[in-house]
Amino acid sequence: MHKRQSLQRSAGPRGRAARARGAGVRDRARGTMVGMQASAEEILDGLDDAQRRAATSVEGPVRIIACAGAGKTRTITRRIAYACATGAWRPGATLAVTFSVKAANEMRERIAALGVDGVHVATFHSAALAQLREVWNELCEGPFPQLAERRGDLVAQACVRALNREPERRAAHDIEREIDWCKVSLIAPDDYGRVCAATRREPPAQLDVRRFIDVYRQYELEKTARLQIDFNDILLMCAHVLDAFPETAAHIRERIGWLTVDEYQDVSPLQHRLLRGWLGDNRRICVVGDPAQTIYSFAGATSYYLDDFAREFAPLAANIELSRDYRSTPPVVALANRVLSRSPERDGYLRLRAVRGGGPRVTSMIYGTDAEEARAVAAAIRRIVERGGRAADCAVLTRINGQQAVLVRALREAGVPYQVRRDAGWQQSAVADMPPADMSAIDDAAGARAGRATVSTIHASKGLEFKHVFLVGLSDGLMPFHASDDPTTLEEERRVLYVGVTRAEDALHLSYARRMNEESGFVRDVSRFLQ
Ligand SMILES: Nc1ncnc2c1ncn2[C@@H]1O[C@H](COP(=O)(O)OP(=O)(O)OP(=O)(O)O)[C@@H](O)[C@H]1O
Repeated sequence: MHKRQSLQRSAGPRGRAARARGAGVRDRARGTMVGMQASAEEILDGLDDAQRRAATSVEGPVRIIACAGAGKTRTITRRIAYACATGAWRPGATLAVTFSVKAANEMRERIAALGVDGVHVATFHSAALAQLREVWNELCEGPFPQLAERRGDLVAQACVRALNREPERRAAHDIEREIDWCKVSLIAPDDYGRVCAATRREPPAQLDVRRFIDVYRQYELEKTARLQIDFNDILLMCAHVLDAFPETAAHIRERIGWLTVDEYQDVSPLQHRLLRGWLGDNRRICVVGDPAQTIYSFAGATSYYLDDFAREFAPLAANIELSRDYRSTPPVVALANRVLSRSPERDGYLRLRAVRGGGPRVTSMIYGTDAEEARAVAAAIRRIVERGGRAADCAVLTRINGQQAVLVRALREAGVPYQVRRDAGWQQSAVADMPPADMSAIDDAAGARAGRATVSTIHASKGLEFKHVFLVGLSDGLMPFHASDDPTTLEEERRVLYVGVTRAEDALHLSYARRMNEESGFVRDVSRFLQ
């Protein structure tokens, strides 16, 4: 009992789940069944044929590839509830893994709304952390290490030791990111040189390979000396326990009889290794993902495992595609398909089919300066509100955090209440008891209640939907960012645009400004993805 509680606790208090409700957040299981076990048939109510097939394929291994707006969350929550309600699965041995605490809370709430209790829903990190804490005393003498909260200090100290100097702020940040990339990619310091040589990877902060390796090593030593672990160590340590301690591994695996992994297109080699450790010989796994929404490759995520799943886990019990887009109007769907249709990798992406009809055409505007663009967007949202719409149904999406200041100013001047969602980083929102890297990433539900428009990076808007979406800054250099010619980077940028476009339910407004401000001599051109 105690063990189960610790897993549940780690995934965040229920109050957060309750707060996560609200417009702008994905739909939740609707109906009147809260707290009451729904019948198996009721659970499948409102699913289309393909979704139903996915929900009733309760034996593993199952892969579900779903396009944006295809009801992934709806389908996997119903699948879990259906399997538990029919007695095929034991809720207490069911683990569902998501990428953020917010998504975990939402999924838990939706499963509970279908009347099924006791399913563990967690992020990779919170599940692994709870497992480690539980088995720690059996395996180790000392106290459980602390999660490093001031990673900048660790990096600075590592630089002092390895380079005899403190790094500049930007350099420290880049070094930290590279260390994270190495760890999620399972690249130890000794292997880094070979990887750079083979892939032409450049170390960060203008360090040569040797120097970066020294910093990486010193970072690990400094962390250990402080009895601390970082975010990635949680997964590394858990994977190690599963590999090296068979009895402990068997105990952990007892409660992972059925495993579901959401957003599988963004799994890292490290997460994949942990997943294999969780499974052992068990094949009762279901993964869900969309290769077109891989937007964290730069940080070590890869859609390789989603693509390779049919081979890795052959033979599959079911391999299902969900390509009906329930979210967006046909003009939005047409644009999303157009963005992907020009990709050299288009064959690997699903083509969306709009279920809804009608909808206004997608608008495109070019403004003189960023401030003009921001004022026009703020005025448009104000008009929506004056005509009876809700500010909470509006989102302004940017490529980078740095674009948001001018938008926020314009919204304030126009009297439009707003909230800002910044990039907290790919995995920074994955552990409930760890502070997000960026404390300005605010609770979206509070904003939704107050009827505030959302200003968000596209990355931070993943999984959300809004009636009116304003995609700003769509000039080459911002989208794609830096206008890199590297095909892999370009492809990721294309997917970022696709994720932005597909957040829109009803109306989508595209825009960019020709110049940053009146003084700027540089004239921008429209994004190559929209030409
Ligand atoms: N069978 C269905 N009938 C009606 N509406 C549906 C159906 N399936 C999904 N939807 C609606 O479509 C929208 C998208 O669903 P959901 O958020 O689960 O999609 P998703 O696949 O997780 O999206 P994304 O990957 O783009 O974030 C939601 O508003 C949901 O209620």
